[in-house]
Amino acid sequence: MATEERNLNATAQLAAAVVPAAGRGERLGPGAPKALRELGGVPLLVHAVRALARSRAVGLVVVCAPPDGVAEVVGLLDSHGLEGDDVRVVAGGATRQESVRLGLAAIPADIRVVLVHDAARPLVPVEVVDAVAAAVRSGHPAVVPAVPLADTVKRVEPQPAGAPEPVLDTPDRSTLRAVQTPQGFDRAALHEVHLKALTEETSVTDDAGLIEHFGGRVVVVPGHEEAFKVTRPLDLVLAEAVLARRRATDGY
Ligand SMILES: Nc1ccn([C@@H]2O[C@H](COP(=O)(O)OP(=O)(O)OP(=O)(O)O)[C@@H](O)[C@H]2O)c(=O)n1
Ligand SMILES: C[C@](O)(CO)[C@H](O)COP(=O)(O)O
Repeated sequence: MATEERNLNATAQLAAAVVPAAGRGERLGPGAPKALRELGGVPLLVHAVRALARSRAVGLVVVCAPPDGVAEVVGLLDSHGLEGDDVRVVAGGATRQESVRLGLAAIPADIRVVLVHDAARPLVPVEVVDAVAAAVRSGHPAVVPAVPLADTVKRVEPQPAGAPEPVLDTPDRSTLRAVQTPQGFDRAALHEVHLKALTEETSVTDDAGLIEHFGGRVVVVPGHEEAFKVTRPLDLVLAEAVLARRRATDGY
């Protein structure tokens, strides 16, 4: 696992990354906003930005902070050596989609490739970041990393709390993937669909979903099991174990 640190370098030849980090983390339980919760003594957000900075394909990182926490996030990143023109902080919005749209607005016009990476995915291996960026550079306007599923999936008809849910169908698991981030885009394509979504009041759970909603094509590249999203308390336990293994084996 490459753990080499490098400085970011905001040039048009490199991709910019938007890091939505403005969520409350309600599923994680009471406490600070999720991106500011610590993993191995370091905020999730810092792990995520460092993961992006390890990629030679990424030059600029724009962090979408909790609207009332921009100054705190600036100070936090600065205290972890992530300061300067190549790491910018803007106020996020009420939804992940709005946060991404606000982050996009902070990217210089000459940058053509944009990655969008959840602060809640702190341990994404650099190989995944590189693969997503390379796939966009090769001509795919929208790219997602994803992993196969280990459970059978069933589509159900939601019922009131406590009532059993009728199963509607069971998709062939081999045709399903769990989608991760960073997701990669041609900047103009992503900008267009976010503007359309704002106008039409369309909201979906990931940026690639916006591309699909408006008729665009998305391709999948291999993700990684360590790029999982820290959503619930058990995810933080798993992340601590992954980090401990990396620190023991890679000097992470
Ligand atoms: N208004 C929001 C909501 C979410 N996010 C970010 O989007 C990513 C994925 O969202 P999720 O895992 O759902 O985070 P939360 O919204 O914080 O979690 P919860 O739904 O449990 O509150 C996270 O990095 C989160 O900080 C964001 O930037 N702005
Ligand atoms: C963007 C994402 O991480 C792709 O799997 C996921 O959709 C985020 O969902 P959340 O409910 O906003 O965490």
